[in-house]
Amino acid sequence: SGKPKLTYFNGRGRMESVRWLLAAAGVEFEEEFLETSEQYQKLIKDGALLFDQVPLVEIDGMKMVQTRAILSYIAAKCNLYGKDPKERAFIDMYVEGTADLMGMIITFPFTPPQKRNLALIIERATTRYFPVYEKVLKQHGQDFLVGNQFSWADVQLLEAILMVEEKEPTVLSNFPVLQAFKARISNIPTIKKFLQLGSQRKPPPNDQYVATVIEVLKK
Ligand SMILES: N[C@@H](CCC(=O)N[C@@H](CS(=O)(=O)O)C(=O)NCC(=O)O)C(=O)O
Repeated sequence: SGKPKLTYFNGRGRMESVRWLLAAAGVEFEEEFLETSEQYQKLIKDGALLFDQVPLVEIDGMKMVQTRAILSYIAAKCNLYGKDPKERAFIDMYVEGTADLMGMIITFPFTPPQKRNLALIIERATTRYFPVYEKVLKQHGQDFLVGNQFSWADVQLLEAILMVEEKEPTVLSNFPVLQAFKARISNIPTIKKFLQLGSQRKPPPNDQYVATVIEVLKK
């Protein structure tokens, strides 16, 4: 079909940022959901998983693994990676920041309940990460984080904002510039469509999702 094919669990995990970026770029994609360990073992046997891991994205004749590599390839291909190495460097810095913040949330449901520290996630979001993006947008005085064009960094910042708001709805109360950024980027037609019900955006993880991941990956 020519469309990229995403193979992962039927949930967010590491693949959700790939769904966001493809959707923002207006690229339609197909999905195969891993529900059984047999599916996963077959992928390994067929040599589809370089490191025996998913996400797997089949795109342009490649079987890509490693989330960052996948995202970088899509960003470059869809002109969402700035206009030169310096802009790309800033996009990488901002993307790694939002990835670190989202990583805390992605691992949360897999952390034993007594070890979960939601307060730390909110503290990091409001004292380490969001102040940076608020300042960058304010100083840059543009609609977007890098250059004056929409990029991967903007997509992932919106994804991160929405994920943190799911945990703490008031998290942007001291970040007026980020509030305006959220409204503006959410209204970009391709993103607006992805945010509507019925899109391929996945819901927050639940117990069933965690159980499925553990079941599929069991050796
Ligand atoms: N660095 C890799 C890590 C991928 C990874 O750890 N994937 C897990 C699944 S999940 O954590 O994304 O849910 C996996 O396949 N684990 C199986 C294994 O590592 O044997 C990436 O970013 O893609």
